[in-house]
Amino acid sequence: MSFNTSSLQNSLNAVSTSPTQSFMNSIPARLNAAKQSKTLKPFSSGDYKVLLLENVNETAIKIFEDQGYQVDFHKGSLASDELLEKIKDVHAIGIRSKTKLTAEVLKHAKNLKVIGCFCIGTNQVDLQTAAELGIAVFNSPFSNSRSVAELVIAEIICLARQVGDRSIELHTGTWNKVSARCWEVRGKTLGIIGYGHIGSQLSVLAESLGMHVIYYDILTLMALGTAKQIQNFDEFLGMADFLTLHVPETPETKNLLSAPQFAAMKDGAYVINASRGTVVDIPALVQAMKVGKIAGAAIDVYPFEPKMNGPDLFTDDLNVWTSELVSLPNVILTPHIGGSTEEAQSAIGIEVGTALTKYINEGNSVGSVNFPEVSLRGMDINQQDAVRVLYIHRNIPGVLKIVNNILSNHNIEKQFSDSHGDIAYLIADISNVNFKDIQSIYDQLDATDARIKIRVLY
Ligand SMILES: NC(=O)C1=CN([C@@H]2O[C@H](COP(=O)(O)OP(=O)(O)OC[C@H]3O[C@@H](n4cnc5c(N)ncnc54)[C@H](O)[C@@H]3O)[C@@H](O)[C@H]2O)C=CC1
Ligand SMILES: O=C(O)CCC(=O)C(=O)O
Repeated sequence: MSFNTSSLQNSLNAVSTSPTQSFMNSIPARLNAAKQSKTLKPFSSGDYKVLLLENVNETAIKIFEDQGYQVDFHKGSLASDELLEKIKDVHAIGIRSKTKLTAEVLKHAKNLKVIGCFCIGTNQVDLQTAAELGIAVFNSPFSNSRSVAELVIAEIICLARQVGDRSIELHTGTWNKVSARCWEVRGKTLGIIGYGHIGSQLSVLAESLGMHVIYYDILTLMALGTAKQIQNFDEFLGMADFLTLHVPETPETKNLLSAPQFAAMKDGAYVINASRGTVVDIPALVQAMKVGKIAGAAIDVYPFEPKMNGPDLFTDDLNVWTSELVSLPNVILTPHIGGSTEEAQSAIGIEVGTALTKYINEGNSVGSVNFPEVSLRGMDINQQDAVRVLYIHRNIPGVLKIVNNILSNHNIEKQFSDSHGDIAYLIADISNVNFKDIQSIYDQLDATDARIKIRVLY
């Protein structure tokens, strides 16, 4: 029997190559392949218009400008009529928490393909209507979580020591050195409502200060450190010295803390709300503070917030109870700055700016909060006769058969489809396409009953 030593050697080498080694060996080939991916873009990216409101970070502006998109940047949010006017011909919009993209606004947005919420919360957007109109929405799920958690830690200490009041007094010339009803936070109990990204981060920071942490959440969640989940809300309310809210704005969280909940709390407890303004019933809080039940509060978010920075905006005209709230002792009021740090804003700009660009240029919807998450690997650079078809449609039976029939004269290189409720999204790379075929493909897809939005990338 003859024996081929070189093939044995090869096979031994193959077997003895560790996963790490084989990964390393494949890098040059993969880098080469990546270099050779065709850069996809909409037909003319220079025609792409992006409206950026609410001082979205410059990192995002740079990402969009580098793509050649036209950027219209505004420091504040826009008055309703101006928003309706501006949104009607932009392809992408970037907002933070103030701009309300209601069904009415979205219906004006005839060219809008994608919305970037440069923040965590997406309650300011009608997500369902956006999906029905084929508009994908992206956010930044955790880039500002640490900033919020740090602000809350600062507020816990400032409330316990009445720092806000002492500072206001000294600014106006009053020296008032007191220790009555001022406390250390060590050994006190922090109750966290909503143990998600922010709540759990805060839990770790609070324990490092020697606080006991309990939390309440509608989900059963793993406790970090020695924190403890409490299932019964009333029992939970009665255990905490400090209560802080980190829940999204939903119908269930509206007035989550109101008169009955304040009554269930410990005498002299403190309340912190850096979630959404609808979550705490402020008149009930004012009442609980007036009778001494609640010893202090830090509020960062309000049912109505001014559209831009400036004096004389935080008044009773905005929220009827404003003057009563500002007249109470030991109340720290901040203008929705929980996530407002250089670190958070820069990271959010990059994260959401990149997500929008990938959606515009490649159709990649991974990370969208209202859309099926779909992505396809890049196209071979040599495939000059290939195009990518993006077909957003109603999720009804038989659609893919119709679409593939339309595409069947070409070679379907690869395709991926997924659905999210009533909305489905198909990406297909097809080759063997003459330039003149593109219009015909588009028109045929456009004529399908299930169609919501179509794009073709070259
Ligand atoms: N003040 C500010 O500048 C900022 C405010 N926020 C607000 O904070 C909220 C929370 O942010 P994350 O921690 O990132 O969200 P997350 O989604 O990671 O966590 C939210 C938690 O709340 C829980 N939850 C939902 N409904 C609940 C209910 N009815 N009762 C109890 N728990 C409930 C969820 O199960 C989840 O664990 C955001 O939705 C946003 O509104 C976020 C960032 C900055
Ligand atoms: O920074 C902002 O404008 C909004 C922060 C916020 O509330 C969020 O991320 O949900």
